[in-house]
Amino acid sequence: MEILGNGKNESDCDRMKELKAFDDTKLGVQGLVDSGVMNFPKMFLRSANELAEELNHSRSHIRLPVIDLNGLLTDQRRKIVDQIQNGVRQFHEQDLDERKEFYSRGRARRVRFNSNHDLFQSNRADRRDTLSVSMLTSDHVDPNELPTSCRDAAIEFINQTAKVGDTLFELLSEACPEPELAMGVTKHTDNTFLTILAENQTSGLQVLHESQWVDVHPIAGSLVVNIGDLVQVVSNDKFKSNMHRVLPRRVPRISVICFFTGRADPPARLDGPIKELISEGNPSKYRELLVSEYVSRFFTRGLHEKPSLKDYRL
Ligand SMILES: O=C(O)CCC(=O)C(=O)O
Ligand SMILES: [Fe+2]
Repeated sequence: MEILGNGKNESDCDRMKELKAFDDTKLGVQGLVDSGVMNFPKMFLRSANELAEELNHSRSHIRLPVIDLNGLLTDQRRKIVDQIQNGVRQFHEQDLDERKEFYSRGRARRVRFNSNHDLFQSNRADRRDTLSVSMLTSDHVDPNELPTSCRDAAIEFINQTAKVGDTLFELLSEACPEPELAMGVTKHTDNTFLTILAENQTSGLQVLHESQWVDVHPIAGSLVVNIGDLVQVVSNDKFKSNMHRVLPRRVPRISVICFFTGRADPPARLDGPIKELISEGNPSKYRELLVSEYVSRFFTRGLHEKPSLKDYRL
């Protein structure tokens, strides 16, 4: 392999060119699909090591816990989930100009579209595109900031999911006193308190359980809830954040996700686990942590090396 004068080798430079060309299209993975490519560029391919790791995890038939909400606002819930799924699909599949307009890697834009937030930091790009709405600096979203294709549906979804989140925090804090502290695709855990997602009928999401990847089977109109790292900290490991990943699929997977991290300003500080859970027999396992720092470290690293709770363990 030829080593170039700047310490980078030829394949590093080719890869950088490939990444840059992809980023410059501002159309994400869907843009590649639309262009009719038969073979995805090298930047998306899993390494031999990654593929070998796959063999170490046997597939499991364990079923995940499901709370059956049938009968509880069923029609309304299905409608809200269907509307946001359709809106997001339209944004990703039809609105070329809107996608370009919203394309941004900077975190300054509250509403932004991109593919792989860690494109230039990760070893390999994931096959996914993301439209995100950041609520870190304000609880209020101005509808005009949102793409027209999913504007109304997104407002409804955000409002309703916030209510589901509040209910879940209440349920968790029955086991975890001091509720005021309970604020809110490479394998990873979420750097949130809770994550709530509405997926379409395309499977692919898996959680790691006792070294086995367990499929999360999509259920129409349902919501998937992940416990995030921050609940693991405040609960002193009583609730563990779950390792998960998404396998690539031939048909598009649409996942509308609300990450509950709370507000970044003023900066929320977690003084480690909540006091009532700590005793001589069960000492604190974590030191204090600034939520905004934890969240922003996530954005400045590749997902494969996201900040880990290990950095905060006592
Ligand atoms: O596609 C999904 O449903 C999950 C994505 C995910 O885990 C994440 O964005 O944190
Ligand atoms: Fe996740």
